[in-house]
Amino acid sequence: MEKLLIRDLTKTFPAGRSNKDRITVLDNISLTIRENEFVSLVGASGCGKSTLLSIIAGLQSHDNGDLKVDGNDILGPGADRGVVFQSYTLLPWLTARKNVEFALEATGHSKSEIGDIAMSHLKLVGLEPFAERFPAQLSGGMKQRVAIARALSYKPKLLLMDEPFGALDALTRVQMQELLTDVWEREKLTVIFVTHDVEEAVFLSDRIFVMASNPGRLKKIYDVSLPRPRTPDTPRLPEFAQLQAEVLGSIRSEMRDR
Ligand SMILES: Nc1ncnc2c1ncn2[C@@H]1O[C@H](COP(=O)(O)OP(=O)(O)OP(=O)(O)O)[C@@H](O)[C@H]1O
Repeated sequence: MEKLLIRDLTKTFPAGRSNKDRITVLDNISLTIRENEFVSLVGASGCGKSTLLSIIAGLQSHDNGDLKVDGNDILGPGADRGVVFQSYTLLPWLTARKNVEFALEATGHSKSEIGDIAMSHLKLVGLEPFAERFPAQLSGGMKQRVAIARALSYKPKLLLMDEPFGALDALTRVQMQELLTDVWEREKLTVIFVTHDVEEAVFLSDRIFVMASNPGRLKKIYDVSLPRPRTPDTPRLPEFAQLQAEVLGSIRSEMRDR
């Protein structure tokens, strides 16, 4: 079943002072993402990955085209979509638990239900023992786990992630990738994941969408047929290196053509 449908999406931004001069940053994008699929968006810097993600999140408007989640038009942000950014976006004056609870306040649950939901999601990301710590007392990986717990706590079925592990060291990053695939499988999520790291995209994804720039558009879609569950041995498979090289080649050829 399809989770997200995008048809002929176009987005422009003002190019100068006048609102008449506009630059097209996303040009005629059409794509379908299936339920429970893990899709990565890759492409050269400035090709429009973040803009596309934030339009799907309902945080930015678009000029033309249709976007539907579960058959419903995207008209703004909604609880059907969870968002995790590279910067941790936690409220520094609230503990990990309170950060998750705060996001649940508008959901209509009782106070004790909110407490239970927050703790169960902190547990899901392995942070139960750190629930009463403030963001400043947590490592980067822990902060990002709180952000993931918060995004998952209102049970979105579509998780939108913009370079979520970009600020983490290599080892923490690998641990977070494993945590994410685990949560994705358990919670039957659909994930759209923006990354600059092609190895990360190959490790995590069912499909990789390569975007081209000026204007931003879909260039090529790669199927990742590597076996699941992915393990620390997966990157050693010859197909892994081959696909990684192909995707990198596709991004680089576009950069050369610019
Ligand atoms: N608010 C804005 N006003 C004008 N132009 C913008 C605005 N936001 C983004 N752009 C332009 O839109 C294009 C796409 O930006 P976007 O951040 O989506 O790219 P990206 O692929 O996510 O880049 P990166 O990989 O560097 O994060 C860029 O040329 C950028 O300069």
